[in-house]
Amino acid sequence: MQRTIDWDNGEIVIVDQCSLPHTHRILRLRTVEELVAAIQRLAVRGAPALGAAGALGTALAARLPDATEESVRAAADRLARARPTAVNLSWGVRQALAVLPDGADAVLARARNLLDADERVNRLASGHAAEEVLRRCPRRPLGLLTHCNSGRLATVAWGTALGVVWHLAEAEAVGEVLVDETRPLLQGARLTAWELAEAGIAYRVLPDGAAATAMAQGMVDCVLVGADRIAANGDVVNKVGTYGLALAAAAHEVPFLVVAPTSTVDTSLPDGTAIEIEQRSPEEVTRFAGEPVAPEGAAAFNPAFDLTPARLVTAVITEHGVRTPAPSC
Ligand SMILES: CSC[C@@H](O)[C@@H](O)C(=O)COP(=O)(O)O
Repeated sequence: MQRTIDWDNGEIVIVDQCSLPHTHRILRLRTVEELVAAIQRLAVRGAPALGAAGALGTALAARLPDATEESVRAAADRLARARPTAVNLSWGVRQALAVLPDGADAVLARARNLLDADERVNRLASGHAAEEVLRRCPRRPLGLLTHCNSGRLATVAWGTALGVVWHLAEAEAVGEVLVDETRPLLQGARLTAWELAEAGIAYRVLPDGAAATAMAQGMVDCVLVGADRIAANGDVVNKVGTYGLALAAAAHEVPFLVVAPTSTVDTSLPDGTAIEIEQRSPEEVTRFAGEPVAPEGAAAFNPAFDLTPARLVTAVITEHGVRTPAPSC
């Protein structure tokens, strides 16, 4: 399976997620500045993939011929702050920095180990989640609903919540996947739909606002989402719109499952209220595909993520298994 992010010949190689689904382009990133820019324009995105980016970027800085401890730590700091919400980014940076005293080769080796572990851990977590779906949802075939993109593009390989769909499809249990388009940057319509089409799994894209209606009409057996940060009490921060989905799922008694590696769990936070929510440019909302759709000068509220309280989460599922309603990993 091709990796979304990898190391090749002294460079970081990523699938350019800004150009999908129309063009499958590979980008080679040679400096930390190029990587930070790629993270900020979401060419590489999704919490686990950001963890890998943090570790590989630290290796890039450590391998510069004139690298000093100070220069590597400064680059690592710029990387960790490139996006504030997904805890995996600073976690990946920290993992790599921990072996800096052992030299640049050790930093790269640590980063590469982290990439190998990502696929293993996400396959495990999504496998546990697939068993949970089969246990909780008796109807066959299953109608599943997901938000944003939590597939292989959001990870090094395989995926988290969308990884559950891969397992369930292998068990021939999937009827269709409803894919929230995921306004405003359309990670669902552009990326999740592309992954499902590639895998040959039936799907339909729906406006985010139609998800509650899909539940009311009995089309959804289970909601599956990933996470950018999970607090110790099980509060979940994920792509904006997740909170509304959780409210609708609770109202319709549809299981709402969150699937993530433990690197997404931030045990330093007792609950989610202190998690910094990235605010993005108003133009992402007031324009569509670059064209203005709101009156000139319109203001916008554009948080990239929202907070779903633990009470609305049926289970958080990691590589260690199912925690209901919340982890304290
Ligand atoms: C396994 S991905 C989990 C989350 O990172 C994902 O759902 C999400 O919200 C990504 O947001 P993005 O802004 O596209 O990086």
